[in-house]
Amino acid sequence: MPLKLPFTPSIPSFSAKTKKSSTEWLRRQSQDPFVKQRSLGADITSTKTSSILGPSISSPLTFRSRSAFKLIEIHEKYDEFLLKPDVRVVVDLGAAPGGWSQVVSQLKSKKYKSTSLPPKPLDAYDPLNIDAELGLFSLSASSPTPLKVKIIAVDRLSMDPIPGVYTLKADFLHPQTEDMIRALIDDFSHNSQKLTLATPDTPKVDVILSDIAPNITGVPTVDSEANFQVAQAALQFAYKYLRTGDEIGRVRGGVLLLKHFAHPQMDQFRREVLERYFRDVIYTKPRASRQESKEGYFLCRGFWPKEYRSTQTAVESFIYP
Ligand SMILES: C[S@@+](CC[C@H](N)C(=O)[O-])C[C@H]1O[C@@H](n2cnc3c(N)ncnc32)[C@H](O)[C@@H]1O
Repeated sequence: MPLKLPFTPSIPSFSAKTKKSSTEWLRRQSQDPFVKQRSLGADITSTKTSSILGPSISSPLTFRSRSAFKLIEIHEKYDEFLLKPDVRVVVDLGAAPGGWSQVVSQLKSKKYKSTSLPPKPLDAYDPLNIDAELGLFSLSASSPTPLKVKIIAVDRLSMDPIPGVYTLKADFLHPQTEDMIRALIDDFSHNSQKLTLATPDTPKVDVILSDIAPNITGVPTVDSEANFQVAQAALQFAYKYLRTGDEIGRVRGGVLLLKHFAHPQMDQFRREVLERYFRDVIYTKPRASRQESKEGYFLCRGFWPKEYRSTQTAVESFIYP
């Protein structure tokens, strides 16, 4: 059943460009502890985020983006949700340059012994041959690094390879992108694990991360609508592909981490849509997110659509720590 949103999505315009002071940007970057930290050289599992985020910021890490620290902070603050053993398929939307995918890849590769499938060659994952036909999409898999998780990273921009991550260069809002992502999920989702499934036809995802930020036009109403439209599209995607707990014989439903910006209907969106489909919805703004930015994140845990909930009373008793 398609998800009905109580909003009419508007079409964003991407024509105008923002005028930003590059001098101011450079000054801010040079003083930013997270920017300094991301290129100092080690890996995520050598330290706890608390030390990264503490005043001394002494632990070295290597990430492509400052954004990586936002995900690390949210992950650690909320029960290390990425490390749950039933997290096996992760879709990272708006993934470039790849910081979030790096975080997931590093977390999973260190904590789990390799028994899983390495990425397959590229041609095995292009059943629609869209890349060749349209020139709008491209797909790549990095050198095989055995992970017990499949990570699919989607962005309009190209990304350098990340070990164990499939990168799909495509506009998430393009109608054909969903099929491309679906083809990738299909191969490794819980369906192939022969678990009991309520909806065996749709391949399922355990965690959807959306850090998508549409291009800024500088016109506040246009930007706000574009952001809101992307948040709704990510939720629509989650509604279709995120698994419930019951679908894989577990208590916890899937997780959606959704970036959003201020919008007049955001509260309503949270109340009437997100809180309807998830066991709990938390607003969070990590310290690595600049104070002046209007961005925030909804961590939506325990995917459990309302119509499904009424028949699954056992799950009612489950409370996240
Ligand atoms: C804040 S960046 C993501 C940073 C990323 N999480 C990281 O850690 O490296 C936002 C990304 O959203 C992407 N984006 C914006 N609109 C998009 C769309 N319609 N489809 C795919 N990607 C989009 C941008 O290209 C940009 O790379």
